[in-house]
Amino acid sequence: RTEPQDERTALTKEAFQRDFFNNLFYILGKFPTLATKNDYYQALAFVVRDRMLQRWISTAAAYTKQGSRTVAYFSAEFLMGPHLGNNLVNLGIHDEVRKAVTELGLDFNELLLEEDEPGLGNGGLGRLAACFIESLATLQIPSLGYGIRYEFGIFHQEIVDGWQTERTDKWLRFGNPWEIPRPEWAVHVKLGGYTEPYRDEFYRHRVRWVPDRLVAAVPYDTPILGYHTNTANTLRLWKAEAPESFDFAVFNRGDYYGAVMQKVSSENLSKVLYPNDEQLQGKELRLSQQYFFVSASLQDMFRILKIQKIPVERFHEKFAAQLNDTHPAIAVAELMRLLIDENVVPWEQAWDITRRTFAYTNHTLLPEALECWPLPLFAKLLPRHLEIIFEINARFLDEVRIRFYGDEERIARMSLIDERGERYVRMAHLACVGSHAINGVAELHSELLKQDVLRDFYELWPTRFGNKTNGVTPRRWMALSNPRLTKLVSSHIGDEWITDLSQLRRLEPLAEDAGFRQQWLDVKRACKCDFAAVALKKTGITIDPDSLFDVQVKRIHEYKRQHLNILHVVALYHRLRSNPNVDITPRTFIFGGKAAPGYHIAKLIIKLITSVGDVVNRDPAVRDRLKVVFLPNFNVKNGQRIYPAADLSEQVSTAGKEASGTGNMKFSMNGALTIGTMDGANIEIREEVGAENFFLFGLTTPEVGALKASGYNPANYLDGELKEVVELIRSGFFSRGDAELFRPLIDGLVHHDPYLVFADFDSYSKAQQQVSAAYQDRDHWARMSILNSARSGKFSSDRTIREYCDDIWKAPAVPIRLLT
Ligand SMILES: CCc1ccc([C@H](C)CC(=O)N[C@@H]2O[C@H](CO)[C@@H](O)[C@H](O)[C@H]2O)cc1
Repeated sequence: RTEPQDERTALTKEAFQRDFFNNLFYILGKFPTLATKNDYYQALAFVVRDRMLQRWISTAAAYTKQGSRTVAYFSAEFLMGPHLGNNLVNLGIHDEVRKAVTELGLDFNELLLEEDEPGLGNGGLGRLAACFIESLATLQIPSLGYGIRYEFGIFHQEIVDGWQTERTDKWLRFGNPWEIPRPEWAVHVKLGGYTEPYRDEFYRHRVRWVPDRLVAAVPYDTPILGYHTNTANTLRLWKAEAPESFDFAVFNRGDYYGAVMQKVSSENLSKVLYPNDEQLQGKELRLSQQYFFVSASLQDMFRILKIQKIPVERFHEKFAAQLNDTHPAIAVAELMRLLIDENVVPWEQAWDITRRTFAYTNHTLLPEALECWPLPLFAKLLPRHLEIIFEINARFLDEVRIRFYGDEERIARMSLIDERGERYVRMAHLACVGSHAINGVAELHSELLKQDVLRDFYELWPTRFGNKTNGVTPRRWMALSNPRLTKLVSSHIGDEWITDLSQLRRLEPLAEDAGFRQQWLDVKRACKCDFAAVALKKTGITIDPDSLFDVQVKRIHEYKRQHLNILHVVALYHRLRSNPNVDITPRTFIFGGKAAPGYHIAKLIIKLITSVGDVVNRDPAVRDRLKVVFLPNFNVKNGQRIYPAADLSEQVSTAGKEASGTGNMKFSMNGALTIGTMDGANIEIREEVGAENFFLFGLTTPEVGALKASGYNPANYLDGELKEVVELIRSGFFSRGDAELFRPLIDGLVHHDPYLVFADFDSYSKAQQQVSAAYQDRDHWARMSILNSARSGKFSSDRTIREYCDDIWKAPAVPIRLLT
């Protein structure tokens, strides 16, 4: 722990208990008899928050004083998860506070579970942003996370009769102790309207944007604590409000609704997170949301420049801005507008500043996820930006024309404007043209970007392209989620591994130690027991902690192939039914993940999983050797419970489709073995842990390409066990005889199967047999499990962030001395 604190923030048990009751009394106005569990949680949260504020203020003061170069991470999603536990670990007071609270007769774990997690993201991209800003703080890199403070985050998933149903996420209903509103730094954001050229008092050509509405953007700041450092960076999320929340004049005219209409329509901008993962929904509100937080954030950065008396011409020296996919790509045009229209910087200089400021990370190759906005919508919402984009495009295409003389097709392919149909703005192209660095999130993905989706840009600017393989924070995903494993590891190699994950390598020799292997297995079994209790509570299904926990948790998507997994489960079940005495390794198949509300096939896959579970879990012939569990509402909190409890991590996407994956890293770190394809970061995990400690199957990316090119017919694979499995499902066996229910899914596979489920089924099934055989030898399994964890050092987000800093952001660490 760092420097001593003052009385109010002392780190003693007594101080925690004193402040706990003071907060209950002075902040929540409650005394124990009347206090609810949530009151106790809030009271504890404020105890912890107070101990963070000194760091937060000291950090802000140091950055302001030193004018430190700052990383601005632009993301439409931050999937932060619950704050309390993480802040206790990073402050280094987790166990003391647990003691303090337990002594008061309260259940510490229950208080932690009381927190409504901020689910301001869909999946991988949003969670990566959360891991990144935690690593930036731990590495003491000055940074700001910029995003949207959605009033309603990702929906809560309830499974009703086996179907996903969505419930509104009212995460703010009890307030949020971890944020501080900063109305004093609110800015206005323009939308709609028209532009007009004019000459200013110096007779210079200028353009005026006359919007048809203004929205107020109010920042809410959340401290992001580093691990065992004095650094607390800021996550600044914008809330939309009406400039005038109540128009009295309109009210006086007796038009009450008119008086509040502006309020309602403005607040819509930060009302709700779009729950689509990798599916574009070209809604006007979505583009408005993107522009809203981007404009507010860039205006905020100009405000910071002003405070630090840094001229706007040096914007790029102060800030390194990362575009988390194309969702904030409008920032390229917005920075140009602010430089040219608001600060009268000449175009060329403004463009140079813009390109030196931005870098772009691509997270998906799926064509349906690449954002293209219809021109009419763009013209209506952002008329000035469209003008600027046209100018950027004209100058860019000039460069391309010269470089690739006479190649008009290339011009059409590379243009920021897709001239087909109603014409579209290609946001990925805007991001590439406006950035000095472009990266994918795993080696294969970055290669495929260069070979395929962004090939033309790579040929034009090869040096701009790079790779930054994803990582995850070991603080939340090991130290907080798996305290038993953390204790065991630290008792053998010390605890530096928590900030230097490569030190886990020192566990390798212990894999040969039978005693350590047994301790390792005991830890895993204890985590499995914990999870079994959670599964029973949430699904009513009893699972056996000695069975193999085979886990697939991630968003439901056909390319992630949850349906391949459940087809294999049906094959195992069929094998058992055909020969009840067959020797089978008892397995518990655990699924979890949300489907985008409009993604019907994904919802049908969930229904198939729950339907198969209903039959298998009740079939006496199975004798509990197979269990299928669908864990509802997979989120960060549930992730923290499932990753430590897994024996097998399912990473079975079609090769070339999963950009990286990050769940795969969390599983491996916690000693789960991976069954997976040569896709995304699976390839690098297998490289690190050793092919002998990884269950590989399936076609590689080139083989997928070749099979598709040769005219893939899934029906050719419909024989043997797969045929029986498909027939069983088709017959309505898992749907109370209703042969229609799963027809769309089965017909889609038999006639199209775009993700090659049938082509990979046999190889997958064989790999699963290897898994069952390997699990029989628990001692050898323990060795492989230890080696998976020992060799997962590369997949720390600290390593990833160091690479971004060295190669792209060039932002040095700034150690913080606490202000007393
Ligand atoms: C327009 C709708 C939309 C929404 C979100 C997205 C994200 C890019 C989807 C996403 O989360 N991608 C995941 O990003 C992770 C972090 O890099 C990767 O590990 C996953 O492989 C990738 O699917 C695309 C399109």
